[in-house]
Amino acid sequence: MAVLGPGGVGGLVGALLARAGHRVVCLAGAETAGTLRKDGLHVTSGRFGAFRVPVEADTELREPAGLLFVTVKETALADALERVPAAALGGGLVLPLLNGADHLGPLRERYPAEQVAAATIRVESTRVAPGRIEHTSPFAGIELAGRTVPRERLDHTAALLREAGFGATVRDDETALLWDKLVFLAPMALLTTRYGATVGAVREQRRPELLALLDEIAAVARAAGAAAEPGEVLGFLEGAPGSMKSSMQRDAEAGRPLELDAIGGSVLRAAERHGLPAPLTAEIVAELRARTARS
Ligand SMILES: NC(=O)C1=CN([C@@H]2O[C@H](COP(=O)(O)OP(=O)(O)OC[C@H]3O[C@@H](n4cnc5c(N)ncnc54)[C@H](OP(=O)(O)O)[C@@H]3O)[C@@H](O)[C@H]2O)C=CC1
Ligand SMILES: CC(C)(CO)C(=O)C(=O)O
Repeated sequence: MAVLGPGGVGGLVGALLARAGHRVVCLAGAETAGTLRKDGLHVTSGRFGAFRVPVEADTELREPAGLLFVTVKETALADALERVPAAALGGGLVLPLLNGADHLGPLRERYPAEQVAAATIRVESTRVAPGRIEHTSPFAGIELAGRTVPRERLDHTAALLREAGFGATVRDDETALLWDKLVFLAPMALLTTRYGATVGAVREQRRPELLALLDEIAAVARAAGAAAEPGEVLGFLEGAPGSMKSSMQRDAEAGRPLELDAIGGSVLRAAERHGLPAPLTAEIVAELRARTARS
């Protein structure tokens, strides 16, 4: 199997699958690929322990892979996909673990639609240096669905992920799956980034704004097809470790591009499609956009 983008998410997925005995090829830029070939992937995790595992690495997919995890940031997706020509993929299943709701279209234009599933991952995992991954959440759960993909293929993939240590379930509705993640991720990412604060600090110090944003985004998610019951979403946010940071917040701290279009933009486009107001989302997205343009 192949992992396009062996960072926080991809590095953890690749390392656990390699540890479970699978042949894993990580696809990355020349420098990172060189480091991985030499040193393998190093993981520290409260749930999975600290371990190092050898992996293969290359700058391009050169032979068919049964399974391709797409784990780059959305801001790097178009460039990164150049490393996986459709002809090289063969009959492999593409499993994008990106946040956001709008990346399946471009993937299904590039690869056969019956080979592109929808998936989300709930995890906090950070690439602290090339090939060095810190997994800091007590949870590591993957959900899969796929309007266009045969169910048995998804069931087989989920079983393989469970064997490697992830929680993994297959769902029927891919739109609900993507929005069930976005409905808690978007408020968490936007507010932790706006205030440079952990999830716990946002929960305690920005509670009215958190609740207002959650209501706004939950209404959009319901219109898009998710259950998005605000009490349930709040329950997940309340249960997240207080020290947790969002990946968008970590990108802001490091001066990297933000996935604003994938996360906030997905909400705003859906709000417009369904004729719903989303003024607070729009305000925060505009503020963060202006902030990144200045820096
Ligand atoms: N981190 C998290 O806890 C979570 C993240 N997500 C989502 O998962 C996705 C991935 O995020 P995350 O793992 O944090 O991202 P990272 O920035 O940690 O990792 C991205 C990886 O992609 C590589 N990369 C960048 N550009 C290219 C390219 N052109 N070709 C090949 N590889 C490239 C990077 O290489 P290099 O190592 O050389 O920089 C890096 O290894 C995002 O959509 C994010 O929102 C979802 C849930 C949780
Ligand atoms: C909030 C979190 C860590 C949950 O999976 C996430 O998806 C992200 O920060 O991108």
